[in-house]
Amino acid sequence: MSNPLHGTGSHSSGLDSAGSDTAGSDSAAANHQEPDNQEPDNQASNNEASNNTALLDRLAGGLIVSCQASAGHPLRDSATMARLAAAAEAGGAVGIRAGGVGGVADLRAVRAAVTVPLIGLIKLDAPVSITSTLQAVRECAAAGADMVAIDATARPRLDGSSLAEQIVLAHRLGVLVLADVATAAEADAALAIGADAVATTLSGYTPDTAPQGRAVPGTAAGPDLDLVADIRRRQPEATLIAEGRIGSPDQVGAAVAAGASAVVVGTAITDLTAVTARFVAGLGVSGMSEISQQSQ
Ligand SMILES: CC(=O)N[C@H](C=O)[C@@H](O)[C@H](O)[C@H](O)COP(=O)(O)O
Repeated sequence: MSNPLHGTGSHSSGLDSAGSDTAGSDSAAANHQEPDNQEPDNQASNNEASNNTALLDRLAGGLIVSCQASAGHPLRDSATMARLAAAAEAGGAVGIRAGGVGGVADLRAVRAAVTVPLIGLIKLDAPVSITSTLQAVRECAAAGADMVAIDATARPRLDGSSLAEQIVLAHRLGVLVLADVATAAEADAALAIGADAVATTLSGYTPDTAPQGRAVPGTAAGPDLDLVADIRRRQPEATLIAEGRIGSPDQVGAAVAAGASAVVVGTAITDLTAVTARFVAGLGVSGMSEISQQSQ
């Protein structure tokens, strides 16, 4: 099934084809004041640690809904993403993942629409797409994300920065880091340099892990629960988020059973085009089975 709403497609930093959707992201970042790079005192450091723990606790055991739409999708505008997010919160989501190609405009709209923690990302026009520059980290923080999702695969980034530098910057800006990984080794590496949580987001979307070596959003069959279990075995204490191609409540439960601390679902909830296509496909299947039952 194609996945236009949550695809990795080609998009520029915080600017999708709608243009106005992300207007102002640069100025938002420019206006943002970064704190001095000083050692925090012990009290401040303790407060920060307990805030971080509180945020991770709010996500623990819950469902996080990804509200994103790619350029050209019928739902592609920031106000729509905000309504999807509010609807998801009303349904029991403990967090929202948003931004993507809608960038800062989506993040601001969603931030204003929900009270649950916001995991922000900005998709850049590059193979390493998810918040893979220092500027994108700044923009997510300035737009109100509580946690920033960052591509944590071992691939070069557009601005030449490292994941470690991005983590340091995010923490200076007061946001946690969710490392989006494709392998257990990447999860180990990201946690070792200070990522606050890891997600299996990129399994199936990197040259090493994609079927036939190609990253084609939405085309791999199902969630990579083996990866969830593998990371959990290696990282018993980590906040581990299962994400990617989770398509049913049963699969949510299976992800938790495999060791996930929380589960992200996007396409299966918020991509009405993909959801409709699944039901349309069901017409053919049930039609066939009814016909075959009648003929027996
Ligand atoms: C690979 C990539 O770029 N994933 C993106 C990350 O934010 C989104 O396109 C996904 O929709 C999201 O990860 C949720 O996954 P799913 O839509 O399969 O439930």
